[in-house]
Amino acid sequence: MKLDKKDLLLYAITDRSWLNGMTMEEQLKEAITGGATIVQIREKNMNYSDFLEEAKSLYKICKSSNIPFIVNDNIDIAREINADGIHVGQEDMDAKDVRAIIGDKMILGVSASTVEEAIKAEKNGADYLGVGAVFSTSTKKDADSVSYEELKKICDAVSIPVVAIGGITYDNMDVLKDSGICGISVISAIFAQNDIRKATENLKNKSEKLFKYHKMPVALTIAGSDSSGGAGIQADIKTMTVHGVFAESAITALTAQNTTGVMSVFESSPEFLSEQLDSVFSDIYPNAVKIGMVSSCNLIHVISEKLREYNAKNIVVDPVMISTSGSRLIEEDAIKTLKEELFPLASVLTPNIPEAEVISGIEIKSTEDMIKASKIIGDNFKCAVLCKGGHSINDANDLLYSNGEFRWFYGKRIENNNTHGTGCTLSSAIASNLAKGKNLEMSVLEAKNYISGALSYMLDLGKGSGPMNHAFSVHGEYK
Ligand SMILES: Nc1ncnc2c1ncn2[C@@H]1O[C@H](COP(=O)(O)OP(=O)(O)OP(=O)(O)O)[C@@H](O)[C@H]1O
Ligand SMILES: Cc1ncc(CO)c(N)n1
Ligand SMILES: [Mg+2]
Repeated sequence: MKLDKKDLLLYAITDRSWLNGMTMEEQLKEAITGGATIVQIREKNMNYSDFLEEAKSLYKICKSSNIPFIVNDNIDIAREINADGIHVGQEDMDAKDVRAIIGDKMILGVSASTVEEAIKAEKNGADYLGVGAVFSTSTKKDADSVSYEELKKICDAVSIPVVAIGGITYDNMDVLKDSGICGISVISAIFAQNDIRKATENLKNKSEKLFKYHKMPVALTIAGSDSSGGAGIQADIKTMTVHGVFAESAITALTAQNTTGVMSVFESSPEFLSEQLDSVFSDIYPNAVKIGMVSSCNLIHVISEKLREYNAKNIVVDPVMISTSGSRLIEEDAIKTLKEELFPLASVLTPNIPEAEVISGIEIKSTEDMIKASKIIGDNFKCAVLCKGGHSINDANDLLYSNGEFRWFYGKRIENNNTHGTGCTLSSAIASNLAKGKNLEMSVLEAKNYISGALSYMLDLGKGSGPMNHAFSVHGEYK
């Protein structure tokens, strides 16, 4: 079962200590009728066979209402009844091991109370996080407390949905509104109430009002439009979108282009580019910026001025010079301005081999030359450099030079001539990952995996070097 963000709006966790004359089944039915959106069975002191019986019976109730049913801690029970998911805490099994046992289909929830734990859980395959205790709680006295600021940081740092937990009541939940959570998880606010149905209804109504808005990381692309959709702005927007990042754009030029070449270029005026950048930065501030085709000096002036004015972060500069099809995309004198004004602002520069030759001034014929050129460029402009090996003969290995260190990112060369827009796509994938808060190495590693996946799809469109399938991971059913 795939978890939807909306499923986490009101997460009910069972607790026998509040049974109060009713059976667990009766209580659960009331909570579901009241509007609980997901249910977890949590039994701390029950023998296996009783736990199993109860799990079976509660699962049946959830199933008939189409509500995801999660088992706390006990992976054997979860597997035996084929529950929708399992939830583990930091003291329980490692999330990675749990994921290995349950496979891809079962939902995995992980408890976290710090940014580090949250990031690790996401990396280990968690589908959602339970973060708390956000208030002091009577149910779990040893729980670590999580401040509002930490909760917010966690929500910003991960792309999986987060549900808050710990001491949440109808009266105190309002303060969690803008933290970025998708919903709340409660025990006593439902099961310790006299009228469980009414209490759940009230929580649900308030949750719907408080948590219906969602934030997401934002990336801006400053680049040229490719009418054929495989490179430039279009590739950037597709890439950012499938990375779960909201894409904004400032267009430097329109190109009449297809897989066989660039027929003509219509450049944006510096004034108009400036207005686009003001519009973007003054409203939806991007967490990362990717810069692609910028053909003339005046446009470069505008970009560097605006990036400094708005203190832009995580700037990926793809020094686009010549398209895959061989057309020149930058004026000769603009290369000098690019070096002087944009490169020093970059967090990372992503030249291909011919571009690295122009920028470094040395010929690149071997991996040693790639190392030399990257060092010259990085030391000169005080930024990280990813020298892409797409143009080398035998492999597709990219070299990252950052903070004085080298790291190779190995890629098997895929026998696919349809490589239109690989550079644009890679730099946008890096920017997307940076926007999500990942570090540079991780951002490059994941971007490299993404581009290999997009190329491996073997999309074949157009008469020349065609585009890739940017959405290969989303539209698996068309494979
Ligand atoms: N045939 C291939 N198989 C595997 N990976 C490839 C292949 N071609 C390119 N890549 C990878 O794609 C990424 C983009 O590199 P490339 O050198 O093609 O950039 P580029 O020349 O700037 O692209 P563009 O033509 O869009 O400007 C790099 O990670 C590179 O290793
Ligand atoms: C608009 C645009 N930007 C970048 C490239 C580089 O591939 C391209 N072909 N077109
Ligand atoms: Mg390129």
